[in-house]
Amino acid sequence: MAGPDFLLIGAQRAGTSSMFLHLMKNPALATVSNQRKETHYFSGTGSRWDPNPLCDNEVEPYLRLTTIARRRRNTTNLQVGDFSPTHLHCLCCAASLRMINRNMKVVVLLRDPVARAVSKFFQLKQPHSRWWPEQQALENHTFVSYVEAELAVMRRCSDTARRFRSSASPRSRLLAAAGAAMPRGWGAGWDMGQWMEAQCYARSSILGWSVYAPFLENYAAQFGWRQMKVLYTPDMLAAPNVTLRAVEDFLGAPRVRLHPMDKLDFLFNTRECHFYTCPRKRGRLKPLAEALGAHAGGGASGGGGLSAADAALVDDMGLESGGLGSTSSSTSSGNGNGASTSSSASSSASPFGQAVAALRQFYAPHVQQLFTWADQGVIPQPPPAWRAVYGLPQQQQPAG
Ligand SMILES: Nc1ncnc2c1ncn2[C@@H]1O[C@H](COP(=O)(O)OS(=O)(=O)O)[C@@H](OP(=O)(O)O)[C@H]1O
Repeated sequence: MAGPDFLLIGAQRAGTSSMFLHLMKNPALATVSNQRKETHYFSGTGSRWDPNPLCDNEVEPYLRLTTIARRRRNTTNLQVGDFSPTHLHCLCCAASLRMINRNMKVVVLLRDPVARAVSKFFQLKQPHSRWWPEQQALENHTFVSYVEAELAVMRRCSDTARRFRSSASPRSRLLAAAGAAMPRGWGAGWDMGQWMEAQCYARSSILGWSVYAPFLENYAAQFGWRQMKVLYTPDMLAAPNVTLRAVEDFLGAPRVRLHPMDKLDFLFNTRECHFYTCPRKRGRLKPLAEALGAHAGGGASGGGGLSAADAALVDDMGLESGGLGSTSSSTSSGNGNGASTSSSASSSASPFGQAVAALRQFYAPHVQQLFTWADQGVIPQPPPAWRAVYGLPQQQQPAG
């Protein structure tokens, strides 16, 4: 009754369904939720209207899920995971999950923040998301108008939160200086202003959930960086087998022997079909901007359609020339399956281009935080292209 051994906590719309299905090929790994990917047990679905309680759900039934998973396979030699991508953004979940099992290992998959936001927006525009009340709030919005409205709300919210920061206190200065060595989180060193700022992002599943840094630090504060494995979506796209091995090794699970024909190159839960039952190969996907269509809200032409330059702004799958897909320097093995390695900080003056530029500016300090942690050695280097795309300084080359 110790609860799961590991978690894949998100980010939502970062490719977690594909990662889940890759991992489920390994007989030494199982899910807590009887073949299904997600429990949303302590987080709820993340919808603002979700009636599920946050973190005060009964604990025992959750523990029982792991026991049942082991019994079903009739073995104790099994690592059981919860694959709810809503856990990353749930502020009280890290502390709750640590109380359940302090040795839990935590896997995180991070995608280009703007591409993730577009993917989530598009998912919520689909007819099958009708039951999600968030869809109603989007009814009269294109991506452009939504960004304009929601970014203003989030900026106001985080500006207010910052007024509650106690960064001037000697204790806070000490903690800030400790940096990566002493990550802080909810109930674990955050002051009220940091809590409030994180709430601003936690309540916004489209734009806010692409602000990864505070959520990541919140988990590191509870579990420590060593118990966490951060991975990047472009790496999984370029070399899914390398990502799978990295997770198996991190979990200490034996490596699964894949069928030689199994290249792990089907993508699940894509823009074409938001289910697990209709996998797609990357080359068969419509570019994200094309899928968005009229929901984008104004390309260079001012109409619904986007120009090629607009489309490339949010393409992280190498489907558009000049798109932003690029693998990270730390784990990319270049398996030659053709993922784009171009990097582009392209821009466009269209309404869509301006919305993307505003988002990039908003996310930039949080993306910078990922590079800072990477430079401190606590997480792997994010994809180098993110530096150019988010206007961050290029990494200094060692002299000589
Ligand atoms: N292997 C691989 N590499 C890179 N990207 C991938 C991969 N598999 C899926 N995808 C894309 O990830 C999006 C779905 O993410 P999730 O499965 O995490 O979504 S969900 O949180 O479960 O709803 C969805 O993004 P969009 O198509 O842009 O919407 C998928 O196409």
